[in-house]
Amino acid sequence: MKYISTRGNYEGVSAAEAIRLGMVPEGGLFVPETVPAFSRDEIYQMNELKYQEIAYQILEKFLTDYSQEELKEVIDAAYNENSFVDQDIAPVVKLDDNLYILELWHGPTAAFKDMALQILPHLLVKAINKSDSDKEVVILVATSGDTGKAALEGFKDVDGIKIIVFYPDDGVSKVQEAQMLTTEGDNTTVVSVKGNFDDCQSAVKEIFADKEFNNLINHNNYQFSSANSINWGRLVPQIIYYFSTYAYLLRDERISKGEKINISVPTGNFGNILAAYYASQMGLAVNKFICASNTNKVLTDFLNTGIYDINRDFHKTISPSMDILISSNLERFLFEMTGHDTDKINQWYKDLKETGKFEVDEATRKKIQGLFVGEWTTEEETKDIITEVFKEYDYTLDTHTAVGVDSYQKYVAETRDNTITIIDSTANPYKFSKSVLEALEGDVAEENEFKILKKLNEVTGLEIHRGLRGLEEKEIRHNRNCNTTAIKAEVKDILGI
Ligand SMILES: N[C@@H](CCOP(=O)(O)O)C(=O)O
Repeated sequence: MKYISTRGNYEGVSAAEAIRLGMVPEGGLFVPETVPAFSRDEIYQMNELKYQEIAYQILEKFLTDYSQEELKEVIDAAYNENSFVDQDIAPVVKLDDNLYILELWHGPTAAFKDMALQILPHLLVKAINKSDSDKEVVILVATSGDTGKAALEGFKDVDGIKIIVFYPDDGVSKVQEAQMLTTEGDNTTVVSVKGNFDDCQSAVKEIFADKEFNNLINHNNYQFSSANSINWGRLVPQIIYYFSTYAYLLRDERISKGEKINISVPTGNFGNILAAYYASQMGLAVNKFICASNTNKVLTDFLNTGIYDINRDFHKTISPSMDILISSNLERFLFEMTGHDTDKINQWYKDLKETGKFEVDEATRKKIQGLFVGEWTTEEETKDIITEVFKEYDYTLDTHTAVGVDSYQKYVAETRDNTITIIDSTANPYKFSKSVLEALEGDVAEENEFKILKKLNEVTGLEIHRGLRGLEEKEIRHNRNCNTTAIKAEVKDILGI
């Protein structure tokens, strides 16, 4: 299996090489040349398999240059009882006959990012060993809160790798910030940036594409890679849980063989919903993908009009991990939707760079609209749905999952579609304690985030996630900050070059 560039500007590379490089050095993202598929029987038989066994079946189809032993080793190292509290790894909870919550936050950092970032470091180490490079890998991460901690946790103390995380100052929750700033590990650095997530992500992407800077760091025996979802190694493990969920629904006779499901995903960088789309290309029976946004609804508008336009205000919301206007994985999606038309992709991304917007052709728009719907949720609606679901089902949603549920409800109100739907629950509610508590109890005067966390526990009775317990006693180990224009200089300084 070869990986090619969405912009047609790079030779096909192996999976290991795509993972090691993180992003196409000339600009663009690595995508599989073809998407492998399962037979119907293979999919039905998954209902007898454990998460780890389903993981193997998916990874072996995409990561063809990893041996069977290597894949089994990385899967065992990632998906075990030390890393994931729930032995199902990604358990599914029934809210009502049509609605299921896919809990993706049982990993060490309480967000869905763990599902991929517990395995990516193992895949990357093997990729480095397969290459003839002896350079130390420097992982650059831009985060709006969740990827940062999950990547730090995954990569801390991994030999031959350094990790530098950039997050928007005042653009993540207090708990997310505390999680990142208390990270141990001699190879970890965390930097707060006076700007928003898009500033961080754009600066990191520019660094990847900066030939002169890459030559400089190569000369100093370093090479860059990425732990964001621009790295294919982040996306492929996210396909697994869509199959494990389908297997669960079949096993429990909630659906019949071949029955289609809907998938509602709260998303900002479009990675998690794109993984669901790839699962459908592999044979998973999906009716509709519901793309759920907060007030940064650039994706909703795109799905409704075919126009992607980032010339708009950037809102800081109570679902901060989705505060994103430049959605990285849309590029991969458009590549698939246009039948790999790299000319179109190049034109649209040139337009985006020059004017902040692009418009897809009618055929592409119609194709997208046949599969995807875009819905969005206001701040008030986010809080309302948290209250509603708590009252009706005694289930506590985090602010992002709340957007997923609200978007689903809007979609059902518009269409009366009663297809069984799974909502991706992307984070544990305690990561956003203040907002969740305010949704349930009204304004919270208490300033101390850790007292708020305990109060939320009293109100909901939900066990505090083990990755968040005792956070207030941990030492703050990182205190770097910089302006958006100084990110490159910061990287140089950290690496001492
Ligand atoms: N929501 C993300 C933003 C980065 O997304 P990624 O999937 O590309 O890593 C975050 O929490 O950092």
